[in-house]
Amino acid sequence: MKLSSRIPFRLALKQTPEQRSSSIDTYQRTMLHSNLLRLVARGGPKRLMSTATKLTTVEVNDKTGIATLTMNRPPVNSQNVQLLEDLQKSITEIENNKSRGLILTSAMSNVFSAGLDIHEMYNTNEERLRIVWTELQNAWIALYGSSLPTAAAINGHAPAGGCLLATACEYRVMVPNCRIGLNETQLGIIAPKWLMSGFLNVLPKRVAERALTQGRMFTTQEAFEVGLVDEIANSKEEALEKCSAFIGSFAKVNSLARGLTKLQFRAENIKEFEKIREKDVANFIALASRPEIQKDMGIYLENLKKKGKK
Ligand SMILES: CCCCCCCCC/C=C/C(=O)SCCNC(=O)CCNC(=O)[C@H](O)C(C)(C)COP(=O)(O)OP(=O)(O)OC[C@H]1O[C@@H](n2cnc3c(N)ncnc32)[C@H](O)[C@@H]1OP(=O)(O)O
Repeated sequence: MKLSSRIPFRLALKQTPEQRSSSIDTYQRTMLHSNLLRLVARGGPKRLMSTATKLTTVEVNDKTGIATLTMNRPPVNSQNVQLLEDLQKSITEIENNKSRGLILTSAMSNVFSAGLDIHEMYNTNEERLRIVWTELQNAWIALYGSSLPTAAAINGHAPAGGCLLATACEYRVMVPNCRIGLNETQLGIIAPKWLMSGFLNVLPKRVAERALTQGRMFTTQEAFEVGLVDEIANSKEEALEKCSAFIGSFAKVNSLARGLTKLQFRAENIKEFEKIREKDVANFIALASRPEIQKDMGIYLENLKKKGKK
């Protein structure tokens, strides 16, 4: 839902029924009614924040104070530089606005995020690769290192970078019949250690090692059984509600103590990451520039396109 279609709705609510029926046509009334139902289902009106982003939106629930950060880059929320930068801006904005928590979700109906945009890594130059990888690092650390309570409402598939964002959060709720995982080895690439940290935070080491070496994509049910997701929800709305309930569970906890405790748990991973981040960019450029990796990426993209046309 875009800003433009929300604000008139909020203003329209202040009018009398007569004023409303004279000022809006039937189509608009139908839209407003479904918006109202959606708002009621999500537990109260939401305020869209004045974010200067193109590919993300931030809505704050006036009642709960929880911000929902929505990725909106059709068709699959693949992470290009713009989306990665917008994610960072939105996270900063949510932190500065003293929201009570952050829920990350997607505007797509069946994909949370398809991971890095492979087009950004294919047939490009070193400088672009540097920017792509640096922005992925920045987006990850902004989310992983946030002291706010964070949750992911995973309303679709979440491979690779999608799983990275979801596991950077503290809690995950996923809809049925989707897949999540770090499939890098299936693409012939090696996920660096920082990229595995969230995964390793939530899975027993043995399960994580096997999944990473296999490049395994878990179904929703399998992810729930191993603890990669915390709950299953039947719809995006239900997933958002469950994420809100998780964030609400901290209502009576001192937020400074909570945030610092969280960061103590993550400090070691963050410190390790800060030590190697420059080297990690160089490693990525070297790896992604290799002719055989470029060739594999080209084939992978072709196969994705062919699959889409079937
Ligand atoms: C030390 C340092 C070491 C460095 C080590 C390096 C580590 C690198 C870490 C890499 C991290 C990554 O995230 S790499 C990215 C990995 N991601 C993936 O493997 C996901 C691939 N995508 C999918 O599986 C599917 O698209 C899925 C997400 C399930 C959605 O399926 P759908 O049927 O709904 O949609 P599709 O028809 O497949 O896709 C719709 C269109 O989007 C495109 N598309 C899909 N995923 C895309 C993607 N990731 N990038 C670009 N484009 C993508 C398709 O080609 C289609 O294009 P058109 O046909 O033109 O419309």
